[in-house]
Amino acid sequence: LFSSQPKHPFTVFVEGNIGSGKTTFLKHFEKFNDICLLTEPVERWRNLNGVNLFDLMYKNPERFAMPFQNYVTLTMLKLHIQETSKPIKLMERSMFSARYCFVEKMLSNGTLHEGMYHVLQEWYNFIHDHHHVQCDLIVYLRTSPEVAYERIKKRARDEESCVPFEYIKDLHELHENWLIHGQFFRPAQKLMIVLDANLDLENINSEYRRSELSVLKPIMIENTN
Ligand SMILES: Cc1cc2cn([C@H]3C[C@H](O)[C@@H](CO)O3)c(=O)nc2[nH]1
Repeated sequence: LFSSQPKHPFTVFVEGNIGSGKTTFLKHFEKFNDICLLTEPVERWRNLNGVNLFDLMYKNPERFAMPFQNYVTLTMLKLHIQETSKPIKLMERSMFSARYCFVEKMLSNGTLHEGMYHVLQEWYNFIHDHHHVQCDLIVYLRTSPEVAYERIKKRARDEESCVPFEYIKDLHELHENWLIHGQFFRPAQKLMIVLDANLDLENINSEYRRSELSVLKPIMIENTN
């Protein structure tokens, strides 16, 4: 009856468009050993028993957007429920960006049939009703679509080679609707910090340090008392 509730760590999601600099941002936090750092499981999406669902999703979206987003949801849920003894869990993206950005985009551009979309929504609702997904802070790496697109071109991931600028622009709008305009849920301001991720590496350190104040808050309080 009195099962000891697993202590949820202070959980932070780093959200942002493709090319917004999430991986670089997360690298900045590798030096803190009080943080359980969980990057996006792209390598799992690239190799599911030898199948690259990530590549197939971009190459043949009508057929593979659904299995890809289905698998993304499973892999993200596993990270959400992954326990840690560390006081802070820092995740790259979340089930929320899957639901409110990528899946919405794929429905609107017709690569997800409405039947597929509703199956995914049923999963999201079931997970929401049956499993507590801890979210204490969202760090939104806010970019312009142009800057994000330039970075994608420079990074040149094979699977993203055919992604058009329009796609990045639409994903930007979806992130803005979700996080800035509160279309799906209104993250109370205390719950989110917005960084100017257009800044290049030479100038972004002040933004990183500003985010440290919020990300590391739980351990800073402990150390001060
Ligand atoms: C949660 C979530 C992450 C995520 C990433 N992606 C794509 C965007 C990028 O091209 C790549 C890595 O973020 O995967 C997607 O299509 N759907 C997603 N859903």
